Order: sequence, then structure tokens, then C-alpha cells
Amino acid sequence: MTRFRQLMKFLNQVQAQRIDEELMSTYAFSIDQLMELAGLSVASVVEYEFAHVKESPLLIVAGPGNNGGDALVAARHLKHFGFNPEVLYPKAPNNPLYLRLVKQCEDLDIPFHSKELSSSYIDDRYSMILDGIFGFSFKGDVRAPFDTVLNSLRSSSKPIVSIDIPSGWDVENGNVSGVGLCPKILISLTAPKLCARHFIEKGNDRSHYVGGRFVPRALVEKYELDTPNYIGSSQFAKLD
Ligand SMILES: NC(=O)C1=CN([C@@H]2O[C@H](COP(=O)(O)OP(=O)(O)OC[C@H]3O[C@@H](n4cnc5c(N)ncnc54)[C@H](O)[C@@H]3O)[C@@H](O)[C@H]2O)[C@@H](O)CC1
Ligand SMILES: [K+]
Repeated sequence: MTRFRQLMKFLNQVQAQRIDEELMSTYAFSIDQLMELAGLSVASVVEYEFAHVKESPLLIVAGPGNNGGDALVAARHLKHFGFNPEVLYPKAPNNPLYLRLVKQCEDLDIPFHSKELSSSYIDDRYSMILDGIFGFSFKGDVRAPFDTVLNSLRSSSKPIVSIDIPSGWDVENGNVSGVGLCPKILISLTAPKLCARHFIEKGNDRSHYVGGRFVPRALVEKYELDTPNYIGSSQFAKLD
């Protein structure tokens, strides 16, 4: 695995949403395709970092939007990679895309939980937590049921890997409310958002990855993105 120079370009919330929209309009991607590649890169980072605890269950927490969709895709890939994922899905939307992803997980015998789990239960049972609760569309104060879910995850001692945005963090200003999670690993998709600056400041025991290897060159140039040179078939790049 090659390490990459720290990327310097950080996206604000509107830019992140515009890039997403352009990928699905101008560049003709479907959301399923983008989510599949995003979830694959997330699962690949988890495999790279946590292969040594493959036998223990890992907890994947999925939120109500596409960040949660990435988490469901990652759960499926991790099962195929030989992990033992369980999904906490506190608010499952009645949307065909997410219903398909849930069915695909259930067909692999991945257990689902809908009620909040206590931090002591999480500490006793799981080796790590994959945070796919909120991504770049999160705004305002955390609403129920995710307020109590974030509380129990924050009280757990298990390492957290956050997909795209540490859940509860303001997308641009970081953990200003204080209720956000404190991940050890952040996987930025497409390019880091502004809040990632605060993650990097926290120090050397943190790892920052970029995934989502689907951005066309014209979009890279338009938004002046510093996308990494992914090596070979790798779905992620680790940043220095
Ligand atoms: N362009 C990209 O790089 C791609 C991004 N994807 C993922 O899509 C994510 C963005 O997805 P979405 O736009 O669906 O949004 P999010 O998944 O960030 O969250 C939206 C959901 O959270 C709820 N929500 C927002 N603020 C809340 C609050 N304060 N309290 C409680 N609930 C709240 C909304 O009602 C909505 O249901 C990205 O972060 C990334 O993970 C991938 O799926 C596909 C490609
Ligand atoms: K997240």
C-alpha cells in the first residue's frame, strides 16, 4: 500500500452535493453504481485495517440516507471478505434502493438490529464500529432516534471508522455541537470535506483514506480536486 501526500483540497457542503448531482446527470452514473463503488472502497479499507479481528462481529450502523446505503453495501462486501458484520438500522426508509440492499444483506444471513444498542453491549460483542449514519447532507441538531444512537456509540471504547463524515459533525466546521463521534479512521469519498481538516488536526493515531474511485477527469478539473493516484486495482488511498 502506497501512502499519498496529504490532499489540500477540501469541499464545502454545496460543492459535495453538486459533484454528486453532476455525476448522476452530466456523467450518467446511477446512484446504485456510485454507492456500490463507494461501499466497496469502504469495505476494502476495513479489510486492510481490521483483517486481524475478522472472526469477531463488527457493528455497521446505517443511517437514513445514502451514507447509510454505502454502509449496507460495505456490509455485503465485508461478509464476502470473510467478516462477521451485523447492521444497526434504526430508521429503515421505505425506498426501493435501500430495500434491495437490505434484502441482499439478509440473503447473506447478516443480522439486523433496529433498536439502539447499549455501549456495554457494543463493547462486549463487537471489535469495531463502521459509522454510516450521516454524510455530506447532515444539517442542524441531531434528531431522534439518532441522538441516543450517537450517545451509545460515543460511550463505547471500540474503534470507529466513519464513512465520508464523522456522524454528528457539521460538514464544514467539525464537531461544533460536541455530540459527534470521534473516529480513529475517516474514509472521505471522492474528496475530503472541510470538516476533515479538524479530523487531521487530532493527530497521529488517526488514519485518513480517500475512496470512491469513479470521478471523471473533467469533474476533477472543474472542481480542482486533488484525487490520489490509486495504485493498481486499489479502491482506496491512504493519506499522509
Ligand atoms: N458523490 C459521492 O462521493 C457519493 C456519495 N455517496 C454517499 O452519499 C452521502 C450523502 O448522502 P445523502 O445526500 O443521502 O445524505 P446523508 O446520508 O448525509 O443524510 C441524509 C439523511 O439524514 C437525515 N438528516 C439530515 N440531518 C439530520 C439531523 N440533523 N438529524 C437527523 N437526521 C438528519 C436526512 O433527513 C436524510 O434522511 C455521502 O456522504 C456519501 O456517503 C455515495 O452513496 C455515492 C457517491
Ligand atoms: K458517517
